[in-house]
Amino acid sequence: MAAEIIDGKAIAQTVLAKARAAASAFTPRAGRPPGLAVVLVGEDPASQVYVRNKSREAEAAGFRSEQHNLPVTTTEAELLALVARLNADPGIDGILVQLPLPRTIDTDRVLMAVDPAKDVDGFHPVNVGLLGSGATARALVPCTPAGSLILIESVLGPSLAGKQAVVVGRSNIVGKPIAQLLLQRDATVTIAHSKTADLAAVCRRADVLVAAVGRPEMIRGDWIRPGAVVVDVGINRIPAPERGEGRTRLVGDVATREAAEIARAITPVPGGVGPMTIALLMANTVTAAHLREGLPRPVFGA
Ligand SMILES: NC(=O)C1=CN([C@@H]2O[C@H](COP(=O)(O)OP(=O)(O)OC[C@H]3O[C@@H](n4cnc5c(N)ncnc54)[C@H](OP(=O)(O)O)[C@@H]3O)[C@@H](O)[C@H]2O)C=CC1
Ligand SMILES: Nc1nc(=O)c2c([nH]1)NC[C@@H]1CN(c3ccc(C(=O)N[C@@H](CCC(=O)O)C(=O)O)cc3)C=[N+]21
Ligand SMILES: [Mg+2]
Repeated sequence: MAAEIIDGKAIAQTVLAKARAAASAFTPRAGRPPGLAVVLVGEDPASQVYVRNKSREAEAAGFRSEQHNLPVTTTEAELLALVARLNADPGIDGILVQLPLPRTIDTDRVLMAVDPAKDVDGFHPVNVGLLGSGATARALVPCTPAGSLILIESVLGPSLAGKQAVVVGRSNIVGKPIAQLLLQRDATVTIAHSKTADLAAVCRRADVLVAAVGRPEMIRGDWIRPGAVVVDVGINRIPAPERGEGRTRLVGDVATREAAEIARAITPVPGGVGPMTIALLMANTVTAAHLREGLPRPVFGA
């Protein structure tokens, strides 16, 4: 039995449609559109593509959209000054500082400087704490985890009661917040990482398997429990000589073709979690706009 391929691109479009509708209702009520500022330091080509896509979606959703491209020589003080200016701008609801930052800048200090009410990445300790304590009505939840949960929900529905979930990866931006969201949906959650013993056996217990590692196709077909729902967060660019000299292609952290022989459903790369991340950024910006204006929080899930 071949697995269902979860269409992240299509599901992202439904989230974007809701974000656009919420934005166009918000604008006359608030007398201004939702505003998103994206900050990029340096010239990493992949980051430039992502940031451009984010700005393009923000414009399509009718937001006020600002992109700040700073040179790689930007000092921490200069970046903090920009964040302070965006914090103080009443027309800006969302501030996203694209990661990774140059090594000369203290990432934690910058993320902590963002007003938690404008923290559409959900990386500020206030939002991390709200998520961890289950206060999700008030929290801004990280985009990739929130998008991954919607993809899981599209197959299994909202409740994960009785299910074993395994998250491979424990980063603050992906693995840990996904684990929190799965726990909130009543899954029994295991977080695995580079020091986990017998990772294959741990993965084989998973009814829901989330891979957020950054290692191309590390998770093989025989690591998958029959009938599992597999979410592949990994984005890895690898050489593709079959496409011609110097060409590359994107693969996830899961050997998709093998896993699709065993799983019930699996997200592809590209076209899975990636588009959801961008859609949830728009949703979080509209949410931040509503919360800042004292309006009820809109709903973007399934
Ligand atoms: N689709 C999207 O929208 C997004 C995709 N990504 C992608 O997701 C992937 C993960 O990103 P991110 O969380 O930021 O990455 P990090 O590098 O921050 O974290 C990777 C995690 O994987 C663990 N790990 C590394 N090697 C192994 C191994 N051999 N066995 C088990 N665990 C291992 C690490 O363990 P330890 O903690 O012990 O070092 C760490 O916890 C990347 O491919 C990234 O490009 C990221 C963000 C958004
Ligand atoms: N502050 C911050 N917030 C982030 O959310 C953030 C970040 N920094 N730094 C980098 C990672 C990575 N990330 C992706 C977003 C979209 C796709 C995406 O749209 N991927 C497409 C393919 C794009 C392509 O072809 O390259 C897809 O999977 O179909 C991928 C990865 C957000 N991140
Ligand atoms: Mg994110």
